Amino acid sequence: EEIIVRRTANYHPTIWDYDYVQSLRSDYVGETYTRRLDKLKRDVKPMLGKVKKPLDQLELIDVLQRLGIYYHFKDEIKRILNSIYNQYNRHEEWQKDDLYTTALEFRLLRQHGYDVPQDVFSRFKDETGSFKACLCEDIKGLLCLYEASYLCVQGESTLEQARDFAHRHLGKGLEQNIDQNLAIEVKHALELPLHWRMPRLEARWFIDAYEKRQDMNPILLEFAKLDFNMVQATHQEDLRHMSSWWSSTRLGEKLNFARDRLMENFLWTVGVIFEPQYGYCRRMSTKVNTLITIIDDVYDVYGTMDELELFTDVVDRWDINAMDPLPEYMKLCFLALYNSTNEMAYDALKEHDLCKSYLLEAKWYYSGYTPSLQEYISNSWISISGPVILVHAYFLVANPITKEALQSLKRYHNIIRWSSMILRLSDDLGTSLDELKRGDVPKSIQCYMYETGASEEDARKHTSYLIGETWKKLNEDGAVESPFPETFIGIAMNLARMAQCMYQHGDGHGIEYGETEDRVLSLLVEPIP
Ligand SMILES: CC1(C)[C@@H]2CC[C@@]1(C)[C@@H](OP(=O)([O-])OP(=O)([O-])[O-])C2
Ligand SMILES: [Mg+2]
Ligand SMILES: [Mg+2]
Ligand SMILES: [Mg+2]
Repeated sequence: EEIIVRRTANYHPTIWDYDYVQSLRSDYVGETYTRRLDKLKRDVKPMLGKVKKPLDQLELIDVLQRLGIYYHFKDEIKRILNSIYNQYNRHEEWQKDDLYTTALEFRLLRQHGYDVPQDVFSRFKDETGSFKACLCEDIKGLLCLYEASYLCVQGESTLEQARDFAHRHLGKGLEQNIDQNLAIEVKHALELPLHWRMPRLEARWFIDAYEKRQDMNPILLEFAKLDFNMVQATHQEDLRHMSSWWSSTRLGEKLNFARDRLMENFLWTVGVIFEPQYGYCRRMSTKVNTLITIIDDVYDVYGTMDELELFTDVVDRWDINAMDPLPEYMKLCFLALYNSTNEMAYDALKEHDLCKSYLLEAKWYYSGYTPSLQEYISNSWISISGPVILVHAYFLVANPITKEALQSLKRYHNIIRWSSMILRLSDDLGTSLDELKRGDVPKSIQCYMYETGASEEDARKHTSYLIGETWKKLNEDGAVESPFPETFIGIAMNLARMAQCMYQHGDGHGIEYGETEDRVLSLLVEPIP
């Protein structure tokens, strides 16, 4: 009888026990709050009609977005940005040489898919082609330029120059005694630019930052706090549902080699799409994430090569009767996958050959092969499960699910690819240390080191650089001019943002305490006082 030695990842048991999750309740449900919210919404809406100066319009839109309440006013915001864009090529008096205004307008228009040129910043350069030294005093303008520079696409050297210039002088600005609130916002931006931040976490942070601003509008603040708390109540309901489902599968206790991370798998979905009306998408996506997490650990931690070949074949054949030769733990996994995946989702799974990409990694691991970075990435943008997550999300928000929807999904192949690559590279930065300790396929950092002889530190820097480069491609393909896919493009960008959030301080998915615990408490447990 051959002795099977299995790896272990020593994932800690979940810190969010079932009874605690089921006990989560919010006061912010029911008529009283709905009526109050509608009243505040009626107070805020005319503000959008009343502001006439473009700069005031832009600032109001920026505040509504950062407070997380823009989704109540999408049409009004679109109308305003459209009119600003139509005037764009006439150098109106109001925008001529103010860096802050020019950068704010550029960022908001680009963010909403308008193709405004980077040359608009040329007027802030001197005759040598460098940004004017006097701009170093304008911290507010530099901060806005820094945020705007992350909307760049490939080959926009002025925006790359702007990012470096602003980054350097904002860092220096922090050493001077600038306004305390501005210093907090500068630090926040230098930690992670707005364009890369997970929207819900940014809203939670900005509500506190906005409250400290002199020009804070109390109606907006109250609306933002109430909306945040009511949305949190909706998320708690989604979470309780999925916690019951997960408990009923009993996979967490039976497959104790795998990550039991229902809370984090739900948090991913809040990062991808937070609006209240997408509860079904969050619930189904939580199922997808949870099953992927388990199956990923079957391939990465527990399965022997023979078992993995068997499992991959059974998934490929998708036939309950082919299950017999599988070891017990794999039968459990296949049944859970089979029962929770209807034919539409199965297409997504099969179409992207997720299990085949897992199997290839297992082959590389068991044979001790280190692929080139390119070879690794060509498989691992799929094995990170980004395509499966995004294709499911697409069907869960695209109404109705039609053959055309399936066809039109092909149009977003690049969006899915770039978002999945950012997910993969961020995941490798956060998880590869522990993965390699317990034994796993060489990740992007190790492949790059092996291929180029670079140090681990340089390989990590290169991986971060590739994330920035991939964002430029995502910005470019995400700015396609068509109304419908806005929700889906937002989902794809938010998956990339959620990855950078989850792995910002290490393996935020596998290790639940620390930053992830704080984020769960602030987004899903504690209402804003
Ligand atoms: C949801 C996910 C992004 C997907 C399943 C769990 C993850 C957090 C990640 O887990 P990980 O083991 O780091 O993936 P990989 O490195 O084995 O591809 C892969
Ligand atoms: Mg894996
Ligand atoms: Mg893994
Ligand atoms: Mg990983």
